[in-house]
Amino acid sequence: MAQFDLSIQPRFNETDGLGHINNTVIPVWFEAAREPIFAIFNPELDLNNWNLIVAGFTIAFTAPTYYGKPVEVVTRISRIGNSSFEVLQQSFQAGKMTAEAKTTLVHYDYQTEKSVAIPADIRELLGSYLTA
Ligand SMILES: CC(C)(COP(=O)(O)OP(=O)(O)OC[C@H]1O[C@@H](n2cnc3c(N)ncnc32)[C@H](O)[C@@H]1OP(=O)(O)O)[C@@H](O)C(=O)NCCC(=O)NCCSC(=O)c1cc(O)c2ccccc2c1O
Repeated sequence: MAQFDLSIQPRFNETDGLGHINNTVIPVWFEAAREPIFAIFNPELDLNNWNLIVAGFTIAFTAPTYYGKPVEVVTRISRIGNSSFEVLQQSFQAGKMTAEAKTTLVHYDYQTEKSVAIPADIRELLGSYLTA
């Protein structure tokens, strides 16, 4: 099963007064880890031809993430619909899962402001990252 991997070194300024990486930070890491997926839809990452929009996301923080140890973010596809698909992401620190998020992205035409069916070639590529 193929996946995208991103290693993050938590920064001091991402740590809150309780010593945790703040809850607002991890969705930002997850967004960075989705970049290879944006590139499937838009290989040049050309903002003038952007064709994805975030419809929503859920996140569960399953253990605290701390400063000082690297975090591995794993990204896979958990569902492919007509114009939408869901991205499943998990963060791990010292082998322990600390967060899991599901983000729905919609293939979208920013000029007409309408969703667009995912083309067959992109669907096939996304399918290779689909969770079992
Ligand atoms: C998201 C919308 C475009 C959906 O519009 P609408 O409901 O009219 O469209 P459809 O009926 O055609 O549905 C299309 C498709 O989407 C599924 N869906 C719709 N709403 C949701 C939802 N809330 N959650 C999950 N899934 C949803 C629906 O079931 C259909 O699935 P099919 O597979 O069957 O086709 C519209 O609601 C809209 O425009 N919403 C506002 C979006 C928005 O403002 N998002 C936040 C700002 S954008 C953003 O922050 C952002 C940041 C980034 O860094 C990005 C990076 C890379 C890509 C995108 C980024 C980005 O968007």
